[in-house]
Amino acid sequence: MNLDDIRKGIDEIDGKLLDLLSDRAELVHQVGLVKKRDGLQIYAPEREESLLRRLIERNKGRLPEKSIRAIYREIMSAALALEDDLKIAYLGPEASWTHQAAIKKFGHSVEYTPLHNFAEVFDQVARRRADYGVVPIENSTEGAVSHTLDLFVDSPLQICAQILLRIENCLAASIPREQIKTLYSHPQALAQCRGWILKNFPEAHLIEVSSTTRAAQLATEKAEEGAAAICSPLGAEMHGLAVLEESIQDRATNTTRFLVIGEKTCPVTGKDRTSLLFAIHDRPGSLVRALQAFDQFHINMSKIESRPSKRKDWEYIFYVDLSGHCDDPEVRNGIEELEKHCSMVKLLGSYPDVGE
Ligand SMILES: O=C(O)C(=O)C[C@]1(C(=O)O)C=C[C@@H](O)C=C1
Repeated sequence: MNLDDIRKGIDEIDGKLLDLLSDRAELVHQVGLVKKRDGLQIYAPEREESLLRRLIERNKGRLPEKSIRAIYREIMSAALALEDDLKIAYLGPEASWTHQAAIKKFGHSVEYTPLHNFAEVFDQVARRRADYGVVPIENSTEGAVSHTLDLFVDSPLQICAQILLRIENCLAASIPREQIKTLYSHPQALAQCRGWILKNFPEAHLIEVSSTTRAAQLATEKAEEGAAAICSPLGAEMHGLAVLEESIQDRATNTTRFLVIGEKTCPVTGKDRTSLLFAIHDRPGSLVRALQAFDQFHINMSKIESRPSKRKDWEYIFYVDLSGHCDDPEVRNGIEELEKHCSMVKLLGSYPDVGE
């Protein structure tokens, strides 16, 4: 077959695909009407996950899993926009890693609102000015994002999904490498690249700013003073900077976990994770007894963080992640047992335990 013939074949398939996508959009429109009538959530992470898992299992063609996920991410993004004008609030500015995580989850067809801080994201979702919010919760190199943990204590919002995003910081500037005197970046990105900075720019003046995108902007504005940024390749592109070195973080597998917060949590998918907060009585053995509740019901605890309660000095709140869904009998029993040993237990939600 020559090129023209092959392309004719592709045109024919594209025509059929578009007709099928239009038929799908018709059904999606009906789903939207039913959901609005019954007061159901438009975004259904459990349905998205089961649909993706089924398609990946069925796939016998040449397309890798990554491509299937990307294609369907955009098909379902178009569906979300058709069903409702879905608004996603995220910790901005544009092109930040949180923005990129939000796009990874919700695609390009929905509306995004960049906000200035974590509290604003929680607040806008709680006031229903945005349908969902996206915030970082932890980084595999630098650990917990304590602002996010603290905001859950008083928030009525629930976690409905998680997003894992590989973070690859770059050195970006509009000046040659030898002229760099100052490095701008977000404190987390500076910490992730600490070893690289010490080796490559031991004399540089390090300046912490509110985001890596802001760092890219400053590298453009202050180029004559020898400024460069440690930022995302997208942030560099947005501000017309050249990428002088890619992937400069100290660990190759530097990943950040983000959470999607909304009014409701997610139903069972069969491979879930549950997050909760608890506070213990100030007595010997309280923490051990609280944690034994998980052991007793064979629940795997994948994470624990402690944070000051902010109500009383030297009183702590523990943030825990468990394998399983809060509607699974063993997790439910484990939480009931935990409650016996705690002064407060707050369930933050259960959501699909998806990887990168
Ligand atoms: O099945 C639904 O609940 C839909 O809204 C449809 C659909 C889809 O395109 O398949 C779209 C968005 C949801 O998050 C999940 C699935």
